[in-house]
Amino acid sequence: MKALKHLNKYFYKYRYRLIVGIIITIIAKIFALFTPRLIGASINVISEKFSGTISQEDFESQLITNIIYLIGAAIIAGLFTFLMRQTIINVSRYIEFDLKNEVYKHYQVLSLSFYKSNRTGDLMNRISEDVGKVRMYAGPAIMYTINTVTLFTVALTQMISTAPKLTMYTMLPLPILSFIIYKLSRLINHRSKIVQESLSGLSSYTQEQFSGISVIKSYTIEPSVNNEFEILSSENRQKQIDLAKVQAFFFPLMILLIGVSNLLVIFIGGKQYIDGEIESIGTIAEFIIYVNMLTWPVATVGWVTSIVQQAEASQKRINEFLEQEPEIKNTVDEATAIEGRIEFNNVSFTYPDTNITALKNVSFQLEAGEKLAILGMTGAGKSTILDLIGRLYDTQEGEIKVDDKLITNINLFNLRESIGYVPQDAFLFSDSIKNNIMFGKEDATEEEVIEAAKNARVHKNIIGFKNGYNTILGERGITLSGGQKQRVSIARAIIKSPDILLLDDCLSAVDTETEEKILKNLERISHNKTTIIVSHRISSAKNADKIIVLDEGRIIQSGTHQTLKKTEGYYRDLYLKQRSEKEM
Ligand SMILES: Nc1ncnc2c1ncn2[C@@H]1O[C@H](COP(=O)(O)OP(=O)(O)OP(=O)(O)O)[C@@H](O)[C@H]1O
Repeated sequence: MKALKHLNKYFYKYRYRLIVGIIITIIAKIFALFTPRLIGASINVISEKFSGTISQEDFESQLITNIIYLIGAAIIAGLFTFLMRQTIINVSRYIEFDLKNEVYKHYQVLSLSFYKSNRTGDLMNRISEDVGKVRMYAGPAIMYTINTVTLFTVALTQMISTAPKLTMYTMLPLPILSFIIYKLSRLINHRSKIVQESLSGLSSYTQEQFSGISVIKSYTIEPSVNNEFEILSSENRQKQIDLAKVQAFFFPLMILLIGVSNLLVIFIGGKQYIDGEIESIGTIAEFIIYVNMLTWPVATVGWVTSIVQQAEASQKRINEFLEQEPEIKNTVDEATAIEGRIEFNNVSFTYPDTNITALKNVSFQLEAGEKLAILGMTGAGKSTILDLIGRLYDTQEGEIKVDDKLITNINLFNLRESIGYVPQDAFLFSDSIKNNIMFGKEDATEEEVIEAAKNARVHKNIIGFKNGYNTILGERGITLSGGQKQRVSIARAIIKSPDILLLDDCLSAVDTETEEKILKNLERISHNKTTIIVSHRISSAKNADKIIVLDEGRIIQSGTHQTLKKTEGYYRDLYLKQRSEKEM
């Protein structure tokens, strides 16, 4: 129960609703327990009528009174049972909502390395399945516990006061029932988990196949994909059958044990009535109803125990993530104004999860408003430099300064706000094109969106779509070409009007003519903004104030286009190669 202590703050938050819920549950159960008493009394009236001890008039009036009370008690019990679910179960839904938000909010502050070291499926499971299991503790488990305690206290008091010996015999099978249900619930939960895992394996498989459907079709591997699906699906079928087998035991077992208890009541109660140990025949009817009423609550003891155990395990998994501290933290509360001077001094960086050293002793300076181009082979460390400027990771060696301040001494939010970043893989959300661009500036006007799209040379493409800027992208919308995606992504960064613009090979899918036009526009809009452009093309680098060439994490060349094109090395080779390609 240690992990579940985390929920206490939520129980406190909803304490009034909970208290009302508990009171309502108690009232509902007390009224439900009028039924056996009244039925017992009614049978006694009938028996007295047969033995001739009461008159026809008394018989009728007593029977009618009992029936009216019975209906009244049933209505009140029903109403309060409805209210009981409306309060306690609702509280569990509120707690589920709060916990989900807490986990999601925490995910947002965790650093990129957290996402690298944990699978997306795991993140999703903890926020959906695990939170769902915890909810079962916060709602149904509490409700059924109060239910059982109230029913037992009231019913046992009534039963003992009526027939103590009969009470003892009728209660005998109930702990056995509770224990068996507990064992069965654990087995059901265990098998449900196996089914769940197999289902998520099946859906991950199908999801991936659907995403890669064009590859599957072009390689004509549909038969083997179908085969694989059939194997996974038949494994799942077997697991479902195994689960259904244990589930099938649940109700017959309950019916069997209720039957045994009823038999005991009739047998022992009957014997006691004949021996004169109990006064009336109505007591037997009363006890039969008690037994039936108590069986389910007794069964829930076992069920609730397994719910609590599962919730404890789930909350433990949730806490594991909640206790993770973000590696990148903002340590500066006051706002920092950013101008855009960037300096790297002997920066080395190794990715913690892969131990790959991406940068080795990298040094360069960039004045505010200057343009830097970074070139180099793939995997040379170009993107890593941009990630470090946005503090997606912190350096282990050397220093990075922005405006002559160590990057760690700058307000993290101001730093990121001042950056317009266009990633290598343009990521667009399943939303309208307009909203995807406005992601860079939430309060942007329509004119600003159009202006940004024009500067990114994508406006004409957008107005060519039937719904223009309201065209929905993604799974339920249209798919943009690689170059269109890159340009929407550039528009998103431009609209932000950032002090520092980081462009990570974001023109690779654009033809050279459009590239030139975009670069011209960028030059105009970002003339006073620090710009770093990562590229494999000389055309993107040639107008930069500074150019550096990286190889395996080291700077192997630096200078301007004019100096580097005359110097033996990577830049000149690339220049000559791309020039001759253009001439061809
Ligand atoms: N998130 C990461 N976790 C672990 N290793 C990484 C990560 N990102 C990059 N690397 C590794 O760091 C090295 C540098 O990668 P980086 O993406 O900076 O290269 P790049 O020069 O931008 O390459 P490209 O031109 O192909 O984009 C590579 O060896 C890469 O495998």
